[in-house]
Amino acid sequence: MHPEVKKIRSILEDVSFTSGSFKIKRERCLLYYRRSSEDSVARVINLAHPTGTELHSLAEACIPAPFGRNSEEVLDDNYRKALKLDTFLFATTLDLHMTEILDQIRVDLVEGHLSTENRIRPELYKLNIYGEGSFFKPHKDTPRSENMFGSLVIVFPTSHQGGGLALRSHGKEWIFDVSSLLANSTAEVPRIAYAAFYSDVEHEVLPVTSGSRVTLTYNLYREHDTHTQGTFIDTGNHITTSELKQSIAKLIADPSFLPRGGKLGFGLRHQYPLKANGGKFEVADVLDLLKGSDASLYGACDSLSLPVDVRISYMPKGDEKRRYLTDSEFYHFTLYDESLSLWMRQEGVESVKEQEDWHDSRIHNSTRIFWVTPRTELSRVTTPFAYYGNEPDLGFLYGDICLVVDLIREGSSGEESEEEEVAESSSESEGLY
Ligand SMILES: O=C(O)CCC(=O)C(=O)O
Ligand SMILES: [Fe+2]
Repeated sequence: MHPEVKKIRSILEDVSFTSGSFKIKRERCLLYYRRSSEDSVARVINLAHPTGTELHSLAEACIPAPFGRNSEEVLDDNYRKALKLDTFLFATTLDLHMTEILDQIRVDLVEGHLSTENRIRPELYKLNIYGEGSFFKPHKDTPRSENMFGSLVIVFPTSHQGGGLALRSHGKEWIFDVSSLLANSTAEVPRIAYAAFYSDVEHEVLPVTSGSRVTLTYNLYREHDTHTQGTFIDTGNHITTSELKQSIAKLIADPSFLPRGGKLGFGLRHQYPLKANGGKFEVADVLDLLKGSDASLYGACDSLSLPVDVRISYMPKGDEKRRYLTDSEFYHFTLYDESLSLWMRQEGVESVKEQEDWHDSRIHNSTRIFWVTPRTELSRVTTPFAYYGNEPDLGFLYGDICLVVDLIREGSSGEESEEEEVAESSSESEGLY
Protein backbone atom coordinates (compact mmCIF):
# COMPACT_ATOMS: atom_id res chain seq x y z
CA MET A 1 0.00 0.00 0.00
CA HIS A 2 1.23 3.50 -0.81
CA PRO A 3 2.61 4.97 2.46
CA GLU A 4 0.45 8.09 2.16
CA VAL A 5 -2.69 5.99 1.70
CA LYS A 6 -1.75 4.11 4.84
CA LYS A 7 -1.25 7.38 6.67
CA ILE A 8 -4.55 8.86 5.49
CA ARG A 9 -6.38 5.77 6.70
CA SER A 10 -4.75 5.90 10.10
CA ILE A 11 -5.53 9.62 10.54
CA LEU A 12 -9.16 8.89 9.75
CA GLU A 13 -9.46 6.13 12.37
CA ASP A 14 -11.38 8.53 14.43
CA VAL A 15 -13.01 8.66 17.79
CA SER A 16 -16.78 8.69 17.80
CA PHE A 17 -17.33 10.07 21.25
CA THR A 18 -15.96 12.48 23.80
CA SER A 19 -16.21 12.32 27.57
CA GLY A 20 -14.89 13.88 30.72
CA SER A 21 -15.69 15.11 34.19
CA PHE A 22 -15.26 18.42 35.94
CA LYS A 23 -15.90 20.26 39.17
CA ILE A 24 -19.19 22.04 39.42
CA LYS A 25 -20.69 24.47 41.93
CA ARG A 26 -23.11 22.80 44.34
CA GLU A 27 -25.89 25.23 43.48
CA ARG A 28 -25.64 24.12 39.82
CA CYS A 29 -26.75 20.61 40.77
CA LEU A 30 -30.23 21.60 41.94
CA LEU A 31 -33.24 19.92 40.43
CA TYR A 32 -36.78 21.19 40.91
CA TYR A 33 -39.42 18.67 40.03
CA ARG A 34 -43.06 17.82 40.46
CA ARG A 35 -44.92 14.56 40.25
CA SER A 36 -47.49 15.45 37.63
CA SER A 37 -48.67 18.36 35.52
CA GLU A 38 -51.43 18.93 38.10
CA ASP A 39 -48.87 19.41 40.88
CA SER A 40 -48.57 23.09 41.72
CA VAL A 41 -45.75 22.71 44.22
CA ALA A 42 -42.25 21.71 43.18
CA ARG A 43 -39.78 19.81 45.34
CA VAL A 44 -36.08 20.36 45.21
CA ILE A 45 -33.15 17.97 45.42
CA ASN A 46 -29.45 18.71 45.24
CA LEU A 47 -27.98 16.02 43.02
CA ALA A 48 -24.48 16.81 44.27
CA HIS A 49 -25.18 15.07 47.60
CA PRO A 50 -28.76 13.85 47.96
CA THR A 51 -29.96 11.74 50.86
CA GLY A 52 -31.49 8.33 50.23
CA THR A 53 -34.93 9.67 51.11
CA GLU A 54 -34.59 12.55 48.64
CA LEU A 55 -33.56 10.16 45.87
CA HIS A 56 -36.42 7.88 46.75
CA SER A 57 -38.96 10.63 46.41
CA LEU A 58 -37.45 11.73 43.06
CA ALA A 59 -37.75 8.12 41.89
CA GLU A 60 -41.40 8.15 42.95
CA ALA A 61 -42.06 11.07 40.63
CA CYS A 62 -40.62 9.06 37.72
CA ILE A 63 -42.21 6.37 35.58
CA PRO A 64 -40.65 3.41 33.71
CA ALA A 65 -38.67 4.55 30.69
CA PRO A 66 -39.68 3.20 27.29
CA PHE A 67 -37.44 2.91 24.25
CA GLY A 68 -38.08 3.15 20.52
CA ARG A 69 -38.60 0.01 18.52
CA ASN A 70 -39.20 0.85 14.85
CA SER A 71 -41.63 3.76 15.11
CA GLU A 72 -43.18 2.69 18.43
CA GLU A 73 -42.41 3.44 22.05
CA VAL A 74 -42.10 0.16 23.88
CA LEU A 75 -41.85 -0.72 27.58
CA ASP A 76 -39.85 -3.90 28.07
CA ASP A 77 -37.69 -4.34 31.13
CA ASN A 78 -35.69 -7.11 29.45
CA TYR A 79 -34.35 -4.42 27.16
CA ARG A 80 -34.43 -1.28 29.25
CA LYS A 81 -34.88 -1.08 32.97
CA ALA A 82 -34.78 2.55 34.06
CA LEU A 83 -37.00 5.39 35.22
CA LYS A 84 -37.69 8.64 33.44
CA LEU A 85 -39.04 12.11 34.10
CA ASP A 86 -40.21 14.26 31.19
CA THR A 87 -38.90 17.79 30.78
CA PHE A 88 -42.22 19.48 31.60
CA LEU A 89 -41.93 18.06 35.11
CA PHE A 90 -38.51 19.37 36.07
CA ALA A 91 -36.02 22.22 35.82
CA THR A 92 -32.30 22.16 36.48
CA THR A 93 -29.91 24.90 37.55
CA LEU A 94 -27.21 23.37 35.35
CA ASP A 95 -26.62 25.66 32.39
CA LEU A 96 -24.68 23.76 29.74
CA HIS A 97 -23.65 26.95 27.98
CA MET A 98 -21.72 27.97 31.09
CA THR A 99 -19.67 24.75 31.10
CA GLU A 100 -16.83 23.53 28.90
CA ILE A 101 -18.92 20.66 27.55
CA LEU A 102 -20.21 22.26 24.35
CA ASP A 103 -16.73 23.55 23.46
CA GLN A 104 -15.33 20.09 23.96
CA ILE A 105 -18.00 18.61 21.71
CA ARG A 106 -17.25 21.19 19.04
CA VAL A 107 -13.59 20.31 19.12
CA ASP A 108 -13.94 16.55 19.28
CA LEU A 109 -17.08 15.75 17.37
CA VAL A 110 -18.28 18.46 15.11
CA GLU A 111 -15.96 19.76 12.46
CA GLY A 112 -12.57 19.39 10.90
CA HIS A 113 -12.30 23.13 10.72
CA LEU A 114 -15.01 24.64 12.79
CA SER A 115 -16.68 27.58 11.18
CA THR A 116 -18.78 29.85 13.31
CA GLU A 117 -21.58 29.27 10.85
CA ASN A 118 -22.42 26.17 12.83
CA ARG A 119 -23.61 26.17 16.41
CA ILE A 120 -24.45 23.32 18.69
CA ARG A 121 -27.90 23.41 20.26
CA PRO A 122 -28.40 20.97 23.11
CA GLU A 123 -32.03 20.09 23.68
CA LEU A 124 -32.82 18.67 27.10
CA TYR A 125 -34.56 15.35 26.51
CA LYS A 126 -35.07 13.37 29.74
CA LEU A 127 -34.04 12.83 33.31
CA ASN A 128 -33.33 9.17 33.98
CA ILE A 129 -32.67 7.16 37.09
CA TYR A 130 -30.90 3.84 36.82
CA GLY A 131 -31.38 2.19 40.21
CA GLU A 132 -29.83 -1.08 41.33
CA GLY A 133 -30.33 -3.72 38.60
CA SER A 134 -31.15 -1.12 35.92
CA PHE A 135 -29.62 -1.20 32.43
CA PHE A 136 -30.27 -0.30 28.82
CA LYS A 137 -29.30 -2.92 26.23
CA PRO A 138 -27.37 -1.96 23.05
CA HIS A 139 -29.18 0.53 20.85
CA LYS A 140 -28.72 3.64 18.76
CA ASP A 141 -30.55 6.85 19.58
CA THR A 142 -33.20 7.90 17.10
CA PRO A 143 -32.20 11.02 15.14
CA ARG A 144 -35.07 13.46 15.54
CA SER A 145 -34.23 15.58 12.55
CA GLU A 146 -31.64 15.87 9.82
CA ASN A 147 -29.48 18.25 11.83
CA MET A 148 -29.37 16.12 14.95
CA PHE A 149 -25.90 14.63 15.08
CA GLY A 150 -25.57 13.07 18.48
CA SER A 151 -26.53 12.65 22.12
CA LEU A 152 -25.13 13.93 25.38
CA VAL A 153 -25.44 12.25 28.76
CA ILE A 154 -24.68 14.11 32.01
CA VAL A 155 -24.18 11.94 35.06
CA PHE A 156 -24.56 13.41 38.56
CA PRO A 157 -22.37 12.23 41.41
CA THR A 158 -25.06 10.25 43.22
CA SER A 159 -23.25 7.26 44.65
CA HIS A 160 -23.51 4.10 42.57
CA GLN A 161 -21.49 1.17 41.28
CA GLY A 162 -21.64 -0.26 37.77
CA GLY A 163 -23.68 1.59 35.15
CA GLY A 164 -20.77 2.12 32.77
CA LEU A 165 -21.70 3.30 29.30
CA ALA A 166 -20.27 1.03 26.58
CA LEU A 167 -19.88 2.70 23.18
CA ARG A 168 -19.22 0.70 20.03
CA SER A 169 -18.27 1.96 16.62
CA HIS A 170 -16.21 0.73 13.68
CA GLY A 171 -15.46 -2.54 15.46
CA LYS A 172 -14.07 -0.86 18.59
CA GLU A 173 -15.47 -0.52 22.05
CA TRP A 174 -14.96 2.10 24.74
CA ILE A 175 -16.30 2.04 28.27
CA PHE A 176 -17.24 5.33 29.84
CA ASP A 177 -16.70 4.32 33.43
CA VAL A 178 -18.74 6.93 35.25
CA SER A 179 -18.48 5.61 38.77
CA SER A 180 -14.69 5.80 38.73
CA LEU A 181 -14.69 9.24 37.02
CA LEU A 182 -16.87 10.53 39.82
CA ALA A 183 -15.15 8.64 42.62
CA ASN A 184 -13.51 11.76 44.06
CA SER A 185 -16.63 13.92 43.95
CA THR A 186 -17.57 15.24 47.40
CA ALA A 187 -20.50 17.17 48.81
CA GLU A 188 -18.27 20.26 49.11
CA VAL A 189 -16.55 19.90 45.73
CA PRO A 190 -18.95 17.99 43.50
CA ARG A 191 -18.08 16.77 40.02
CA ILE A 192 -20.26 15.79 37.09
CA ALA A 193 -19.34 13.49 34.22
CA TYR A 194 -20.46 13.66 30.60
CA ALA A 195 -20.26 11.62 27.45
CA ALA A 196 -21.32 12.78 23.98
CA PHE A 197 -21.43 10.52 20.96
CA TYR A 198 -22.66 10.45 17.39
CA SER A 199 -26.11 9.12 16.61
CA ASP A 200 -24.61 6.21 14.69
CA VAL A 201 -22.70 4.91 17.70
CA GLU A 202 -24.23 1.87 19.31
CA HIS A 203 -24.27 2.15 23.09
CA GLU A 204 -25.36 0.26 26.14
CA VAL A 205 -25.80 1.13 29.81
CA LEU A 206 -24.28 -1.74 31.77
CA PRO A 207 -26.16 -2.91 34.87
CA VAL A 208 -26.01 -0.72 37.96
CA THR A 209 -24.91 -2.99 40.78
CA SER A 210 -25.69 -0.63 43.67
CA GLY A 211 -26.94 2.89 44.33
CA SER A 212 -28.64 5.19 41.81
CA ARG A 213 -27.24 6.62 38.62
CA VAL A 214 -29.05 9.89 37.82
CA THR A 215 -28.62 11.39 34.35
CA LEU A 216 -29.82 14.15 32.09
CA THR A 217 -29.84 13.33 28.39
CA TYR A 218 -29.75 15.89 25.60
CA ASN A 219 -30.21 15.68 21.85
CA LEU A 220 -27.47 17.59 20.04
CA TYR A 221 -28.33 19.63 16.98
CA ARG A 222 -26.20 21.53 14.59
CA GLU A 223 -27.73 24.93 13.86
CA HIS A 224 -26.87 27.47 11.24
CA ASP A 225 -25.64 30.74 12.67
CA THR A 226 -27.24 33.54 10.70
CA HIS A 227 -25.67 36.33 12.74
CA THR A 228 -21.91 36.13 12.62
CA GLN A 229 -19.60 36.08 9.65
CA GLY A 230 -17.98 32.78 8.81
CA THR A 231 -14.49 32.93 10.18
CA PHE A 232 -12.56 29.82 11.06
CA ILE A 233 -11.79 28.76 14.59
CA ASP A 234 -8.84 26.59 15.42
CA THR A 235 -9.74 23.30 16.99
CA GLY A 236 -7.95 20.07 17.77
CA ASN A 237 -9.42 18.55 14.63
CA HIS A 238 -7.66 21.20 12.60
CA ILE A 239 -4.51 19.16 13.14
CA THR A 240 -6.20 16.19 11.52
CA THR A 241 -7.23 18.34 8.59
CA SER A 242 -3.74 19.70 8.05
CA GLU A 243 -2.13 16.26 8.37
CA LEU A 244 -4.61 14.89 5.87
CA LYS A 245 -3.97 17.81 3.58
CA GLN A 246 -0.24 17.05 3.58
CA SER A 247 -0.76 13.36 2.90
CA ILE A 248 -3.26 13.89 0.10
CA ALA A 249 -0.97 16.50 -1.47
CA LYS A 250 1.97 14.06 -1.36
CA LEU A 251 -0.15 11.27 -2.78
CA ILE A 252 -1.31 13.21 -5.80
CA ALA A 253 2.14 14.69 -6.35
CA ASP A 254 3.59 11.19 -6.67
CA PRO A 255 3.64 10.46 -10.43
CA SER A 256 3.85 6.72 -9.82
CA PHE A 257 0.49 6.78 -8.07
CA LEU A 258 -2.33 6.28 -10.61
CA PRO A 259 0.04 7.36 -13.41
CA ARG A 260 -2.78 7.68 -15.91
CA GLY A 261 -5.10 9.56 -13.61
CA GLY A 262 -8.52 8.46 -12.49
CA LYS A 263 -10.66 9.13 -9.48
CA LEU A 264 -9.87 9.07 -5.80
CA GLY A 265 -12.74 7.71 -3.75
CA PHE A 266 -13.27 8.26 -0.04
CA GLY A 267 -15.88 6.19 1.78
CA LEU A 268 -17.65 8.09 4.57
CA ARG A 269 -17.30 6.88 8.14
CA HIS A 270 -20.49 8.28 9.64
CA GLN A 271 -24.17 7.97 9.06
CA TYR A 272 -26.25 10.90 7.93
CA PRO A 273 -29.99 10.95 8.53
CA LEU A 274 -30.92 11.76 4.96
CA LYS A 275 -34.49 11.10 3.96
CA ALA A 276 -33.07 8.42 1.79
CA ASN A 277 -35.75 5.83 1.72
CA GLY A 278 -38.45 7.49 -0.27
CA GLY A 279 -37.99 11.18 0.49
CA LYS A 280 -36.29 13.62 -1.79
CA PHE A 281 -32.82 14.81 -0.95
CA GLU A 282 -29.88 16.31 -2.71
CA VAL A 283 -26.83 14.20 -2.17
CA ALA A 284 -24.69 17.33 -2.06
CA ASP A 285 -26.56 18.39 1.10
CA VAL A 286 -24.40 15.86 2.88
CA LEU A 287 -21.59 18.40 2.73
CA ASP A 288 -23.38 20.58 5.29
CA LEU A 289 -23.83 17.66 7.64
CA LEU A 290 -20.36 16.10 7.57
CA LYS A 291 -18.97 15.31 10.98
CA GLY A 292 -15.66 14.36 12.55
CA SER A 293 -13.21 12.70 10.21
CA ASP A 294 -15.55 13.05 7.21
CA ALA A 295 -15.51 16.82 7.75
CA SER A 296 -11.72 16.80 8.14
CA LEU A 297 -11.38 14.95 4.87
CA TYR A 298 -13.59 17.37 3.02
CA GLY A 299 -11.78 20.29 4.65
CA ALA A 300 -8.41 18.91 3.54
CA CYS A 301 -9.51 18.43 -0.10
CA ASP A 302 -11.20 21.80 -0.14
CA SER A 303 -8.13 23.59 1.15
CA LEU A 304 -6.08 21.90 -1.59
CA SER A 305 -8.64 23.32 -4.06
CA LEU A 306 -9.48 19.82 -5.21
CA PRO A 307 -12.98 19.68 -6.62
CA VAL A 308 -14.90 17.25 -4.40
CA ASP A 309 -18.04 15.57 -5.67
CA VAL A 310 -20.52 13.84 -3.45
CA ARG A 311 -21.51 10.69 -5.27
CA ILE A 312 -23.39 7.53 -4.65
CA SER A 313 -21.58 4.35 -5.41
CA TYR A 314 -24.18 1.79 -6.46
CA MET A 315 -23.96 -1.91 -6.41
CA PRO A 316 -27.05 -3.16 -8.19
CA LYS A 317 -28.72 -6.11 -6.53
CA GLY A 318 -28.13 -9.31 -8.44
CA ASP A 319 -25.51 -7.55 -10.49
CA GLU A 320 -22.82 -7.51 -7.86
CA LYS A 321 -19.78 -7.17 -10.04
CA ARG A 322 -20.69 -3.83 -11.45
CA ARG A 323 -20.62 -0.49 -9.68
CA TYR A 324 -21.80 2.91 -10.74
CA LEU A 325 -21.04 6.35 -9.51
CA THR A 326 -23.88 8.75 -9.78
CA ASP A 327 -24.55 12.28 -8.72
CA SER A 328 -27.55 13.75 -7.02
CA GLU A 329 -29.64 14.18 -10.17
CA PHE A 330 -29.85 10.48 -10.49
CA TYR A 331 -31.71 9.91 -7.29
CA HIS A 332 -35.28 9.77 -8.59
CA PHE A 333 -35.45 7.46 -11.48
CA THR A 334 -37.59 4.85 -13.05
CA LEU A 335 -36.20 2.07 -15.09
CA TYR A 336 -38.25 1.01 -18.09
CA ASP A 337 -35.70 -1.06 -19.88
CA GLU A 338 -35.04 -4.67 -19.08
CA SER A 339 -31.38 -4.02 -18.59
CA LEU A 340 -30.11 -1.78 -15.84
CA SER A 341 -26.75 -1.49 -17.52
CA LEU A 342 -28.28 -0.40 -20.80
CA TRP A 343 -30.40 2.18 -19.08
CA MET A 344 -27.46 3.51 -17.16
CA ARG A 345 -25.46 3.76 -20.34
CA GLN A 346 -28.25 5.64 -22.08
CA GLU A 347 -28.48 8.04 -19.19
CA GLY A 348 -24.75 8.61 -19.34
CA VAL A 349 -24.28 7.38 -15.78
CA GLU A 350 -20.65 6.93 -15.05
CA SER A 351 -19.61 3.39 -14.44
CA VAL A 352 -16.61 2.70 -12.33
CA LYS A 353 -14.20 0.27 -13.83
CA GLU A 354 -13.63 -2.41 -11.29
CA GLN A 355 -12.93 -6.09 -11.33
CA GLU A 356 -14.67 -7.59 -14.36
CA ASP A 357 -16.18 -4.41 -15.73
CA TRP A 358 -13.76 -3.85 -18.53
CA HIS A 359 -14.93 -7.02 -20.24
CA ASP A 360 -18.47 -5.74 -20.39
CA SER A 361 -19.01 -4.23 -23.80
CA ARG A 362 -22.29 -2.67 -22.68
CA ILE A 363 -20.46 -0.19 -20.52
CA HIS A 364 -18.85 2.59 -22.45
CA ASN A 365 -18.20 5.21 -19.94
CA SER A 366 -15.76 3.65 -17.51
CA THR A 367 -13.36 5.27 -15.12
CA ARG A 368 -10.84 3.85 -12.77
CA ILE A 369 -11.30 4.65 -9.10
CA PHE A 370 -8.87 4.19 -6.30
CA TRP A 371 -10.55 3.90 -2.89
CA VAL A 372 -8.23 5.79 -0.58
CA THR A 373 -10.62 4.89 2.21
CA PRO A 374 -12.91 1.98 1.52
CA ARG A 375 -16.58 2.45 0.87
CA THR A 376 -18.62 1.76 3.95
CA GLU A 377 -22.24 0.87 4.32
CA LEU A 378 -22.63 3.51 7.02
CA SER A 379 -24.11 6.05 4.65
CA ARG A 380 -26.11 3.54 2.66
CA VAL A 381 -29.16 4.65 0.69
CA THR A 382 -31.74 2.37 -0.85
CA THR A 383 -33.33 3.45 -4.11
CA PRO A 384 -36.34 1.63 -5.47
CA PHE A 385 -36.72 1.46 -9.21
CA ALA A 386 -39.40 0.04 -11.44
CA TYR A 387 -37.97 -2.93 -13.19
CA TYR A 388 -39.45 -4.66 -16.20
CA GLY A 389 -38.03 -8.08 -16.70
CA ASN A 390 -40.19 -11.10 -17.32
CA GLU A 391 -42.77 -9.53 -15.13
CA PRO A 392 -43.10 -6.08 -13.61
CA ASP A 393 -41.24 -5.89 -10.34
CA LEU A 394 -39.65 -3.43 -8.03
CA GLY A 395 -35.89 -3.58 -7.86
CA PHE A 396 -33.57 -1.91 -5.39
CA LEU A 397 -30.22 -0.32 -5.74
CA TYR A 398 -28.01 -0.10 -2.70
CA GLY A 399 -25.74 2.88 -2.76
CA ASP A 400 -23.04 4.20 -0.46
CA ILE A 401 -22.41 7.91 -0.26
CA CYS A 402 -18.80 8.80 -0.90
CA LEU A 403 -16.59 11.74 -1.78
CA VAL A 404 -14.85 11.63 -5.13
CA VAL A 405 -11.95 13.69 -6.40
CA ASP A 406 -10.83 13.70 -10.04
CA LEU A 407 -7.14 13.07 -10.44
CA ILE A 408 -6.08 14.29 -13.84
CA ARG A 409 -2.54 13.43 -14.91
CA GLU A 410 -0.84 15.34 -17.65
CA GLY A 411 -0.50 13.41 -20.89
CA SER A 412 -3.06 10.84 -19.82
CA SER A 413 -5.23 9.68 -22.70
CA GLY A 414 -7.84 8.36 -20.32
CA GLU A 415 -7.53 4.89 -21.86
CA GLU A 416 -5.85 2.29 -19.76
CA SER A 417 -4.21 -0.83 -21.01
CA GLU A 418 -5.78 -4.06 -19.93
CA GLU A 419 -2.59 -5.35 -18.28
CA GLU A 420 -2.48 -2.41 -15.97
CA GLU A 421 -6.12 -2.89 -14.95
CA VAL A 422 -5.61 -6.52 -14.17
CA ALA A 423 -2.57 -5.80 -12.07
CA GLU A 424 -4.27 -3.04 -10.10
CA SER A 425 -7.63 -4.64 -9.62
CA SER A 426 -6.25 -7.91 -8.37
CA SER A 427 -4.72 -6.21 -5.36
CA GLU A 428 -7.62 -5.32 -3.09
CA SER A 429 -5.34 -4.62 -0.16
CA GLU A 430 -3.78 -1.84 -2.22
CA GLY A 431 -7.02 0.04 -1.93
CA LEU A 432 -8.65 -0.72 -5.24
CA TYR A 433 -11.96 -2.21 -4.23
O1 LIG B 1 -27.38 6.93 30.51
C1 LIG B 1 -26.59 6.73 29.59
O2 LIG B 1 -25.37 6.68 29.74
C2 LIG B 1 -27.11 6.52 28.19
C3 LIG B 1 -28.61 6.55 28.14
C4 LIG B 1 -29.12 6.24 26.79
O3 LIG B 1 -28.51 5.55 26.02
C5 LIG B 1 -30.40 6.82 26.34
O4 LIG B 1 -31.10 7.44 27.15
O5 LIG B 1 -30.73 6.67 25.15
FE1 LIG C 1 -29.25 5.92 24.05
